[in-house]
Amino acid sequence: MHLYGTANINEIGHLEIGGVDTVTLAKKYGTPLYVYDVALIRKRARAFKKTFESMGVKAQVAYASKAFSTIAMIQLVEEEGLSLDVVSGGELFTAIKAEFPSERIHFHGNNKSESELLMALDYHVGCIVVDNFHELYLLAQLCEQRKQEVKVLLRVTPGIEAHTHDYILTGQEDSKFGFDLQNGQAEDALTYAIQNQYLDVLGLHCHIGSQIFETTGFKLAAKKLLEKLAEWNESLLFEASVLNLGGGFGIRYTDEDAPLSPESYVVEMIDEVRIETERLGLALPEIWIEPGRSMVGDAGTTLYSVGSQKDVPNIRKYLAVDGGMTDNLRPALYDAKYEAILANRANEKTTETVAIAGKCCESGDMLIWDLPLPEAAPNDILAVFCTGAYGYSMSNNYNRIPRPPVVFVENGTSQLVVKRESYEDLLRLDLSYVEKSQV
Ligand SMILES: Cc1ncc(COP(=O)(O)O)c(C=O)c1O
Ligand SMILES: N[C@@H](CCCC[NH3+])C(=O)O
Repeated sequence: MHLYGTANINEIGHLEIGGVDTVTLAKKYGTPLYVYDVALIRKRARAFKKTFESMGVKAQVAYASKAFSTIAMIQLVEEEGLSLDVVSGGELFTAIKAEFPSERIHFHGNNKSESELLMALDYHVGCIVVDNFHELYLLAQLCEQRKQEVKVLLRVTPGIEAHTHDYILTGQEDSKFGFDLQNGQAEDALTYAIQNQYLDVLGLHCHIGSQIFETTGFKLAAKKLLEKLAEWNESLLFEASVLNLGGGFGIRYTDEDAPLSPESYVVEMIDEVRIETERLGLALPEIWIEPGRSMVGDAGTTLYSVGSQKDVPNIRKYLAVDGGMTDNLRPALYDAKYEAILANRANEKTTETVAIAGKCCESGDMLIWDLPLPEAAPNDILAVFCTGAYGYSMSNNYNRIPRPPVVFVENGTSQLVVKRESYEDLLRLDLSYVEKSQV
């Protein structure tokens, strides 16, 4: 059994996180329940920041809030002094409501609407990461109308195939994101942007994908971007003050995953940028990164109650829990693998291998296909590890299932930071079609 962060098994054989018994949490808040180990999130944030500091490199570590965006999480990011990557009006609105300092917000997105851009300009975000020509011209026009300057990065696709699931690859040439670096699009965009008096171009951005275990792709991307910057330094007299290398650092979900420590990704990136800038005669730019998964992934655990079982002799035994693809879409979407234990019987020997099914009306609603467990009974508490990134943030209401609440645990106390959705909440946007309805 692999335990993460502050997790341990207490003297009564229960899983404890942040010094709090998870069985008590399940009783207090109900199940399903997302539990976040705050100390582990702080540890990750500090490790990223400290690595840049100790290597004497100016940097911004922007938490990619798509991984898990709530008011409390954004307040925690602010407490730790990170920057924030938002990718939609909704994530920006959450940041605004959490009173996150606007100058440390970076606004992403491959199809930002006019109203989203206006919202970013109204709020004076620190930087807009411009993705395509439509956005570039629209932003220039809006800034011109408002006589407002804005700092921008140009997102480029470096043409790199990182080793990860096809659906979460983003740096390859055939991608919906960014200006192509090879075919001249990026150069055209830069030429336009640096001539516009309202666009202050800080530099380039790239993101090669997610759940990546090697540093080769990041280093290759850095090299490609810096080589182009050296070219543009000559031809366009452009000097980048920022190089944003995105996020994507992999984490351990199961034994099959062998990630590096978050710090080592950063160290190798910095080394590469130093080597290449020296070789090309460029000034060392600020290095920005955008970790999402590696900030919160293994800090999140989902607690479920075991319900029905179905034994298919000689094939498999299904154990159903009170959540599923509504609170964790990743197994259905990416065939993602997870580990889990019975939180109330954590010291017991595993005696059988079962399949963990969700409660949705969908055969693909499976959380884990082969999980060794002690023989489980109804109301046992199943703890699925590493659900902190893209769990809550991709949750949905399929089958009109309400979203679970979120609790933060730290130093022996728990705090509810997102309430459980109620059936009433589910209907809050519904309007009646017939007269005299009770809706
Ligand atoms: C532009 C950008 N930055 C950062 C991230 C965060 O990635 P991860 O959660 O893998 O660190 C993503 C998602 O892949 C992204 O698209
Ligand atoms: N949502 C994906 C990652 C996408 C990252 C954002 N570009 C996941 O759960 O792995």
